[in-house]
Amino acid sequence: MIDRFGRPIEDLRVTLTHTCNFSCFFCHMEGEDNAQGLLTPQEISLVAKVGMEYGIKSVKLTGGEPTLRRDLIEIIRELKMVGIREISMTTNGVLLRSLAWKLKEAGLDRVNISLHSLDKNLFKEITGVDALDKVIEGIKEALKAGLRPLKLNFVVTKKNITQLEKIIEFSREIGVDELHLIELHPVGLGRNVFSYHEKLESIEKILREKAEKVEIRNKHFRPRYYIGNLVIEVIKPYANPIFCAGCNRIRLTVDGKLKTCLYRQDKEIDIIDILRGNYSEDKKNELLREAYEIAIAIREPNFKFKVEPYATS
Ligand SMILES: Nc1nc2c(ncn2[C@@H]2O[C@H](COP(=O)(O)OP(=O)(O)OP(=O)(O)O)[C@@H](O)[C@H]2O)c(=O)[nH]1
Ligand code: SF4
Ligand code: SF4
Repeated sequence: MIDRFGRPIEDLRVTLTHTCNFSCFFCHMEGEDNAQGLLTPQEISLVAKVGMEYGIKSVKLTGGEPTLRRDLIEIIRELKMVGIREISMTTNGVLLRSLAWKLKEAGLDRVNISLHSLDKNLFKEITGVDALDKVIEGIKEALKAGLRPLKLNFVVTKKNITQLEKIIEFSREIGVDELHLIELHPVGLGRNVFSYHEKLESIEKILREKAEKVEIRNKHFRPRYYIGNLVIEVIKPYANPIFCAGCNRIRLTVDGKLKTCLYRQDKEIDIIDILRGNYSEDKKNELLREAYEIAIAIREPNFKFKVEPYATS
């Protein structure tokens, strides 16, 4: 089912927790309020299952740090059981060394792991934790466990731009599949984070020159540069009408709201009373369908192309 702007919903992005063992200075917490309360694995999978009737094929687990959920394995199993085609997770990677194989066994298909520096001190400055070695071990274990394509997330800022070449080299050496270069965006932060903003245009120009092949992805129309055995994807999520035109995702917040856009707290449908209400299974499904239909009806690109009016004289 498509929205008023011709955009299908295909991907459900689920915030599993707001807790994290890192404290990255640019964390956007998926644009959510500091909410309390967690959905159960069964509630999450029910929302995903009804979403499949509207086009949901894949689920992205995110947070906070999703690996801090003790019931993560059960969440993944439940999602697999209702028939979600692809389950992926975005993580800081610090617990992956011990979890990677169990997650794969449960049905997790792939992971995106944040790695914003290969310099120990800078890593600590960015994330608040001295955990570079553990994250690297986590990345290697995830590769061995087959959580692929494995993607590294590098948020480009004035603090870590000097690390970019090293990260590209590292990605090649250990055989990660993709490197995502993400532009900093000013979401949900009270601090003056945007002063670290770094434009990606000059990096993209170099990638364009070096790439053997360039592809535009359906999701957010993100460009992908093929260089040797590595794919480098450039993610410019802020003030980018092209990105929003290709937005195929809907979000489920930590406290049970269907959130239609990362930036919009006014375009959320609270479904917690449906999930927790004393309804029959049929009634619950019917109410969830209504909620999806409203969400799709109110969904709109946050950044749109401006259309100039015709001159009249
Ligand atoms: N504005 C905006 N930014 C997004 C959205 N989805 C992802 N991003 C940005 O993209 C970054 C990377 O997100 P990930 O969770 O690693 O990856 P993904 O977007 O699910 O992409 P794949 O795993 O490659 O399918 C996030 O930290 C955000 O900065 C979105 O719907 N809107
Ligand atoms: S690891 Fe992710 S969720 Fe945790 S603080 Fe950093 S950006 Fe936020
Ligand atoms: S509409 Fe744009 S800003 Fe909103 S979630 Fe989609 S891509 Fe992100």
